Amino acid sequence: MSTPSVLDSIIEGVKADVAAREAVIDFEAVKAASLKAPEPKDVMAALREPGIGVIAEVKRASPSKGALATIADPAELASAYEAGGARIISVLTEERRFHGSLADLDAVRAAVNIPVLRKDFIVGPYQIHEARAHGADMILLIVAALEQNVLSSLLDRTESLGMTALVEVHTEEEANRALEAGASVVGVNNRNLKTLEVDRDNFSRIAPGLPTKVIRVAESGVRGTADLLAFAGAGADAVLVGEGLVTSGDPRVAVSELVTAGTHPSCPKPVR
Ligand SMILES: O=P(O)(O)OC[C@@H](O)[C@@H](O)c1c[nH]c2ccccc12
Repeated sequence: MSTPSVLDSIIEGVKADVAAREAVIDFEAVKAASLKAPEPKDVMAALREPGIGVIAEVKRASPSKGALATIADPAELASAYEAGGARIISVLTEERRFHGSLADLDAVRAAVNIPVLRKDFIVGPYQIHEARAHGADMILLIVAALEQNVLSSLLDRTESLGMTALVEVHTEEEANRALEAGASVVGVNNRNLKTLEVDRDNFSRIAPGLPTKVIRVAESGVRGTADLLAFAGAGADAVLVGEGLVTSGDPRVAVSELVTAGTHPSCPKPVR
């Protein structure tokens, strides 16, 4: 057997954590809670606004760098992102490597009016109902972590709850699988989750092959406006930014610089 990748080892921990939560709140209970939650916000409308959207991430730590920033109050950080003009707030809820939690998701949900993305390693329906029960409007589905039939059924479940899935790919083959499953929003991750290496050219290799009706999100490695403009030039509708914002010192200003660049008349427009 080959050595497990970083992704494999994260997934193993996530499965154990899900099983522990499910022993406390069972599937039927989390499902009932998801059906009682306030209606999800319109993610597609947010992503179709003019200009390059900024999805700003509440990210405490990463497997590649360890702790990134001390986030004393995730609600305050998310409010700063919203004030800076973010379209969507992404909240990492994976605990072991990213130091996130559902409590962070709750705090952010209560603090902002824009859509919230639950960013985690979703392996089954339990986490989708859980995300909705905690007020998420969008969830991440990582193609590399899911068999095709599971990917399709998780995407269908997400949409049946009125949420939108950000379907993450790293290769052309994964992009084809995302489309086959019916993804309407595809995130091209510049970071390879198996090795954690970032290659900023990955987006421009894969995004142009996607049908024009698909919303394209460039994920990872956005350091500032120059990177945003480069992804816009390669067809991005939105960028997803974590580290660059949490380490910036002034997250409101950091987001607003990206938003200003992405809405400037000289910024390349998405291809639709
Ligand atoms: O911190 P960065 O380089 O701006 O990256 C943000 C985001 O793309 C990254 O956190 C991410 C992309 N896909 C993921 C999947 C799981 C966990 C995290 C991620």
